[in-house]
Amino acid sequence: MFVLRQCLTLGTKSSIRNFSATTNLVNLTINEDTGVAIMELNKPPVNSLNYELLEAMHRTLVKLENEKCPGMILTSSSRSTFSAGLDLLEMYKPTVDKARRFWSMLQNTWIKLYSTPYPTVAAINGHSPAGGCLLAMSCEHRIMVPDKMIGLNETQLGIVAPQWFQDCMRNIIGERQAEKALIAGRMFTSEEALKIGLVDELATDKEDLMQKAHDFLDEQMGLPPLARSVVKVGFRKDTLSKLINGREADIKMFLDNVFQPKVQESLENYIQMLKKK
Ligand SMILES: CCCCCCCC/C=C\CC(=O)SCCNC(=O)CCNC(=O)[C@H](O)C(C)(C)COP(=O)(O)OP(=O)(O)OC[C@H]1O[C@@H](n2cnc3c(N)ncnc32)[C@H](O)[C@@H]1OP(=O)(O)O
Repeated sequence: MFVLRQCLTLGTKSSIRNFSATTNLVNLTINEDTGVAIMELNKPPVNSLNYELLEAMHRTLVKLENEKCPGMILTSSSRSTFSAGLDLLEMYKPTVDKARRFWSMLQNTWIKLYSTPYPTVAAINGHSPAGGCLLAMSCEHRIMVPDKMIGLNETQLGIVAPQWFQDCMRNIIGERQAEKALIAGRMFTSEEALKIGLVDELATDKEDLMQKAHDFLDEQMGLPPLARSVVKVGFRKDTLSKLINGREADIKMFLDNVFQPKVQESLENYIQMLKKK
């Protein structure tokens, strides 16, 4: 049985304790007995990753690390979507300062999530395109409900998935599959994603999803934590160092690209298309 020890409101400003689920960008539930954390993204309707949501995630990850969290499940409060990826409105006609601040927070959040010493599992209860797929790929284990879509679809939008997004995919599904998927900007059904190893397990429904996520963590939490985390970070260090040592260059790459008229045109058309849907 899960006991709600704390439910934090991690919104745009300071962290306020609040038990209302309606205004939280991230709902954090910690099991009193096991210490397992459930981090539920809660930015309706589709958890698009804007600055505020990324900042709330980052703060939650720092808190979990400081409190020596033994394991974390990343999931979503949306019925249709795990995360719709980066918030297109953050990239459409931003100021340079806003774009820089946004990208830098994305980097911060990813570095924290990808390098946690504790085990992480993505309970993917909905669609997971682009930045949503990155979040899932940054966890150690992925479990997905059926009949949803996941992948790095950037090419289809006329933008390029940054190198670290690409590296994450390559690390999971291998060079050949990643090259094909990234060139095409391919989205996979849950079933296809299982076949190529982009997800590790399928679940029948949300309950089964959460049960399987807990089973994974139980297994991991039975291992000696220090050895476990050293091996994990060892496997991830090249991908991490590439971004950590090249953060400024990565921001410059983003700024150079996002302000290209062709990129802005693609974003505008895509936003319009989504609104008309
Ligand atoms: C060389 C480097 C160049 C650097 C360039 C930048 C690199 C960028 C890297 C990563 C890119 C991204 O992550 S871009 C985001 C990509 N995301 C998508 O393509 C997903 C788009 N959304 C969907 O396909 C669907 O919304 C969904 C399948 C996720 C859910 O479908 P559903 O039917 O449930 O919901 P709606 O489509 O009706 O959407 C509801 C509502 O949300 C708005 N929406 C959806 N996605 C986004 C988003 N990513 N950002 C902002 N807003 C989004 C959608 O417009 C609807 O709005 P309204 O209710 O106002 O109509």
